[in-house]
Amino acid sequence: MLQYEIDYWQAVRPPSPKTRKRLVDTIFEPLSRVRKSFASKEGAWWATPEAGRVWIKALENEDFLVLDDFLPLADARELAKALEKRRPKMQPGRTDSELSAYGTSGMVLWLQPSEVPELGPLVEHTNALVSLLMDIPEAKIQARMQGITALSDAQFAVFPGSPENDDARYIRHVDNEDGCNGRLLTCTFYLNEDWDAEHDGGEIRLFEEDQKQIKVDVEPVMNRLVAFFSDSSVPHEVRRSRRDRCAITTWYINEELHLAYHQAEEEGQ
Ligand SMILES: O=C(O)CCC(=O)C(=O)O
Ligand SMILES: [Fe+2]
Repeated sequence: MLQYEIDYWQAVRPPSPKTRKRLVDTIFEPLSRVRKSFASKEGAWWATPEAGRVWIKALENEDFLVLDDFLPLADARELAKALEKRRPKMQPGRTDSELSAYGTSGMVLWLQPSEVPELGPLVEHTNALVSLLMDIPEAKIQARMQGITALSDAQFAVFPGSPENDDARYIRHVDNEDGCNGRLLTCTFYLNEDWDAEHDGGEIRLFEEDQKQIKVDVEPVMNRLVAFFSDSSVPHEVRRSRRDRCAITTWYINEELHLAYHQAEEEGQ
């Protein structure tokens, strides 16, 4: 672990001001404008054509998107409450790539949406988002979404943290490192009320493909969805947090590849 730490601090470069400006100008500010202008209307602001024009470009050009106020707030709060009740059932995170073999210290619980009715709105909304994506003509996105046939179970993860102990984190990794596990699009939804970005930490840090250049840090605030391609274009990590950090992640997958991968894993290959 120490070697990882040394390599990390030697190699990792802070986000460039140019990239930061590009992301603010082309994604964060336009989306915030559309979201605020929609404020008191019914339905999902991000499903409007004005919003779609921005986040589709974000995914196409930057490989990720961030959508705030993703669900009706009451649904997000119900989900947070339902998950809180399941915390006693959580297990230490199972790791799934070489890099992360010693790198996650979160608690995890896998859930089938059919077992947790409060997951319904999240699944419906991410399905709606992915349907919109699959319908758009951008060839670059189509090619990368093409293999999606199913949605994975939902991974509820808590990284336990306190002002005295911020050890919990998930070191830099790629969700589908060698393209074999069938994961195509990662959707992580955050459930943390009153997150204090400066004090609480816990950002998801997205890197450029080289795994060294930081692209952006995104705070895990309540009712925010972060989606990105699961392949090597988006290495990422969960930074140390000084408060319990709750998130639910689902992956849009190619089911055939996903099943074959897990079968091979069970057979110890
Ligand atoms: O919780 C997050 O922000 C991301 C979690 C993650 O990277 C993973 O579970 O693979
Ligand atoms: Fe990940």
